[in-house]
Formats: sequence, C-alpha cells, structure tokens
Amino acid sequence: MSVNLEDLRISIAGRSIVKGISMRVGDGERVGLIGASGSGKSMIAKACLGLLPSVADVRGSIRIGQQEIVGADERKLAGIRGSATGLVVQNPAAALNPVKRVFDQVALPLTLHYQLDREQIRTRVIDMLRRVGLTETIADKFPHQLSGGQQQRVAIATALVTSPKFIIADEPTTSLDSITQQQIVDVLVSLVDDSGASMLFITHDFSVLSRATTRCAVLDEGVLVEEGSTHDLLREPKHPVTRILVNAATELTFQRNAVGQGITDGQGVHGRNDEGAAR
Ligand SMILES: Nc1ncnc2c1ncn2[C@@H]1O[C@H](COP(=O)(O)OP(=O)(O)OP(=O)(O)O)[C@@H](O)[C@H]1O
Repeated sequence: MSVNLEDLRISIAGRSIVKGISMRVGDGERVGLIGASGSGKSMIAKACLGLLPSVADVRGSIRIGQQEIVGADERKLAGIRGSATGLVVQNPAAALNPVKRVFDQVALPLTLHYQLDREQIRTRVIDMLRRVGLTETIADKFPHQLSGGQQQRVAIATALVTSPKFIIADEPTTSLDSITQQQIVDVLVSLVDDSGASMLFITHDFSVLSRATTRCAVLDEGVLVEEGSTHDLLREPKHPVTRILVNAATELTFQRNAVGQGITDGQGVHGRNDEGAAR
C-alpha cells in the first residue's frame, strides 16, 4: 500500500516540530527515516497512525492507500490501525501486556478486528509465531519469561498478524545486541516482502538501515534535507547533516571494532537462535 505525506506540519503548544515535509513510501517499498535525536521521526510515525497527543496541531495530508489520516475521527483511525497498519516499537517489553500470555497478545488484533472462530485464530497465531522464528511452546509464556529478542519477535507477530499493508518500525532493534538485531531485521524484512506490504523504518543504526531499506530520507529539525537510495546516501552523503550522521556512525563502528564489541553475543557465536535451540 502506498503512503503519501504532503506538506505535513506538526506543532505542539505553539512549537513547530515537523515543518512541512512531503515524502512517499511506494507500494511494497521499504523506506528509512533517519535524523538526530529530537528531529521529529517518531512524531511523523505517530502522525501516520493517528497516535499524536490531542494537543498536537497537525496540518497537511497523510494518505495511507486511499484513506486520509489527518483530521480523521478516532473510529476511522482505530479501524485503520487494526487492519491496514502495523507498528513495531523500540521497547518490546513496554509494547507487550505483562499479564497476557504470548498467545493472547498475538491473538488480540484478530479478536478485535475480525470475526474468526477459536480454531481460525489458533491456526493464524501459531502460524505467525512460526513465521517469526518461534515455536508453539512459547504461546503459553508471559513476556517476562522471554529474552529481548523473543519479545521483539512476539511484538512483530502481533503487529503483523492482521496482514497490514503498511508497517512502521520505530527503532525496532535498538534495545537488542548486534546479532539479534540482524536476526530481527531479517525476520521483519522477509515478512514485509512476503506480504507485499510497504514499510517506514526509523533507525539510528546505519547497518540496520542498509539491511532494512532500499531508499531513505534524512530529517533535520523537522525538515527533510536529503532523500535517495540508501546505498548512495550512505556512500556519498550530500547534505552536511547527512554527512555528520554518516561520519558519526562510521566512527562509532570503528571504535566498536577496535574494542571487539558487537560480536560477543552468546546466542550468535554459539550458533543458537532466540529460542535457545541449536540451529
Ligand atoms: N508529547 C509531546 N509534547 C511536546 N513535545 C514533544 C512531545 N513528544 C515529543 N516532543 C518533542 O518533539 C520533538 C521531536 O520528538 P521525536 O520523538 O519525534 O524525535 P525523534 O527524532 O524520534 O528522536 P529520537 O531519535 O530521540 O527518538 C522533540 O523536541 C520532543 O521533545
């Protein structure tokens, strides 16, 4: 499903946060959104899902498929959120309900938005858990009994169980170690591609960005300053802000490599997946 943002402006209490951005995520496309902390990335993500606080003044247009989000009433937004869009956030522990078992978490969007019988829901939930790389045994567990990577897999299963056609991933791997990050990005990308959905992927991490997206946009203080293929943008950043971001990320990678970080995760180096099962 294609998504079009046109002259999107967001301000809160008279402070302009997003200052007239226009961008498009084409049908089946995976687009990255990068920018310094506080540049307005999450505001844009929330605006796309109608999740901004009521004090936010939103102008311009966000079209998801044929549906206009700006100015839509809560009933319409709830319908779009439940079926057309999916959100994967940074902290899966916060996104999951601590007193619900995995099965019930993943089943919830189906029970809220579709008329399915118990068997249909069970089949769909177990299939979804398998597709994110988890086994059926995890269905009876509570979030606190899972690793961070397993929690994020459950969160992805929950976000994608209704087969949404537009997915927003807002820093979905930030709280994970580097090996698990790669596994989670690969799971997300293959699910998105298999379903033909489009995705807006917000991240600070350039290795994640190049793995997850083909095109990306750079945000600086609420303004889009550069847009292009992810490959070209990372190789030859044109705007000074992009250059600063890319150089800072490159420096960090060198520092990490120098101290041997990023390859120390037990699951990865011992050939085990998030389930703890030998691969
Ligand atoms: N509920 C709110 N009320 C007022 N201002 C807010 C609110 N939420 C965010 N902001 C402000 O909006 C600006 C953009 O925030 P946003 O969370 O979109 O940044 P971001 O680019 O996603 O940053 P990060 O990478 O750190 O998550 C920030 O200056 C932030 O302080």
